[in-house]
Amino acid sequence: MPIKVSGLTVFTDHGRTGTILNNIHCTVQDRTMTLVIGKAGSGKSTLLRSLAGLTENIEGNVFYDDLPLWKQGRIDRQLLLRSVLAFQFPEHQLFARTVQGEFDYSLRAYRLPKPEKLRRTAAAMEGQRLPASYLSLSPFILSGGQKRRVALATIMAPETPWLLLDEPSAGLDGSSLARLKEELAQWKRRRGIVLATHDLDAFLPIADRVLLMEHGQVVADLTPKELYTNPQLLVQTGIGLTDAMKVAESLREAGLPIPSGALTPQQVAGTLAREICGMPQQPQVRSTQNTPPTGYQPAQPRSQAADRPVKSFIYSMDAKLKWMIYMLISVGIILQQQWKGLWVALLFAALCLSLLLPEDRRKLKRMSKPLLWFMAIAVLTSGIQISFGQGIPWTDRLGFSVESARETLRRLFTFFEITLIGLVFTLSTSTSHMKQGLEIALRPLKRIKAPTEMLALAASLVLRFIPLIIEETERFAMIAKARGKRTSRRGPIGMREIPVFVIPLLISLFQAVEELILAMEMKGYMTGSPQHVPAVKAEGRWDKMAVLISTIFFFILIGIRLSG
Ligand SMILES: Nc1ncnc2c1ncn2[C@@H]1O[C@H](COP(=O)(O)OP(=O)(O)OP(=O)(O)O)[C@@H](O)[C@H]1O
Repeated sequence: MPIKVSGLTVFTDHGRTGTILNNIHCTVQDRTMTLVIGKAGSGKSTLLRSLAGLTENIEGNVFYDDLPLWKQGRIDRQLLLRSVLAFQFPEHQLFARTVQGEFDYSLRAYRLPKPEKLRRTAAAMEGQRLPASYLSLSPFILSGGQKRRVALATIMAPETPWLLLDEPSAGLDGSSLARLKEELAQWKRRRGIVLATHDLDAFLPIADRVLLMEHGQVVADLTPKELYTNPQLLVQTGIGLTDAMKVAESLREAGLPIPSGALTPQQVAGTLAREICGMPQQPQVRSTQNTPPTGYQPAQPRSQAADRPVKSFIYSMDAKLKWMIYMLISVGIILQQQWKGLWVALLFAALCLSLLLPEDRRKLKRMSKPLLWFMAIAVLTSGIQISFGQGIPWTDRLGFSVESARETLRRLFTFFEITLIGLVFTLSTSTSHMKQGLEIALRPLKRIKAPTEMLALAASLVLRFIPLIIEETERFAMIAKARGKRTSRRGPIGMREIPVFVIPLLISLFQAVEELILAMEMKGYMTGSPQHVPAVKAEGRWDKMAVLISTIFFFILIGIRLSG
């Protein structure tokens, strides 16, 4: 039975300000391989994630065998078990202590009897030519290729009716790709496959249908043969021709009658051999260049928030200027003793926030949440008063001082505003620019022989790693949710997912740190080699405007402090 996608729209956020997928209607048949193709950013992965029930903020529905995946905002868990999604680089999904643990985790949601679990594990291991002895090994000691095979085996072990694969050929060598294709060809005799890919040369020849995506919409739903006879579709949607098509086009241009249905380099070669051997006169060149495309409706560009919007000047502003403005405003904020000044500073923070790209604003919102929770708890506990004197009735022992709570709130709010503005600057500045900026700002400390370069590096790394930690945490939570078939409704991170992915998350972060340190060593950081640090300059019109506005805010803050 097919999967039907009906009017599916995926919004970028809860406020529904932009869309990632736009009113998608399509059907994929079981026992077939359907390719999802489109240039980078066209929405392929989001479509796969929606089929696997992993997207939030959606409109429309996905039907498995005519049954809706979402019912009144909740996911039908039984339907979730009908598909399994392999993210790009599936080896990054591994997180158990042993390979056996990986299988246990992937199969747990299916509640199978133990003998059946063992059978499926053994079959999947065999399918990937993996010896049974690997089951007791840690997946982290395996080579990259072995990890990939273990990951694919754990994905296939549940033997779900649907296999959803995101870029499965990325990073595979020739023989591994050939094996994967063989396996998929076998798989589709019994089950359905939806596969998002850029590797058309590999998968078009074995696919049954193709969904062509552009700007979050399915703009054509056709067979591979139809696509081969209308290669301009690939050009129009920015994907580009496959290697076989390029060869065929060149041969046609050279005057050879290559028919448009030759799908693979081998078929082009076969046709060529035949035509050359028996080619008596002038070939009939059939150009495909101007053929009207079948069923292709160019997509309207997505609504603004989903497209990469134009970056504001804050992203290109001199980092040293940013640090100076930051210090100026921070001093102004720290000096405040009344709410009046803090409101003015909040206005400045809001101005800075408005300059961020929507995706960075979302990141900042996520980063601020724990801080706000901490503030709320700290304010509440600071207001609690307990009396221990004798003879006081127990009902009067506990009180709440609004005054102390308000004072704590004011102090923490000062800290919150400084952090908020700092995060705006962090999110809009690259690590190397941030480090350079800090070095200039800390220059006066050099006179007292303070290690300003190391200080600058440490500060910028800490700030840079906050977004990285958040992104990695969300990525692992999504993987844990997909593999464990969790249906927690709010946000990508559920409490039950946390213990599962903590270790791989830490490993991944350590790897990121190691790579960063290596890259920095190669660039001469930390080896003591002198770095050229340019002077602070407010170059553009907007840079000067920013300095002016910040200075005005600073003097307003000072004025408020003095008048208070
Ligand atoms: N949570 C989100 N908020 C805002 N925009 C998003 C979000 N998730 C994805 N996008 C944007 O939606 C678009 C589609 O993303 P998606 O990952 O589905 O594309 P894709 O076709 O799979 O790309 P690629 O081929 O590069 O993997 C991209 O422009 C991406 O930046």
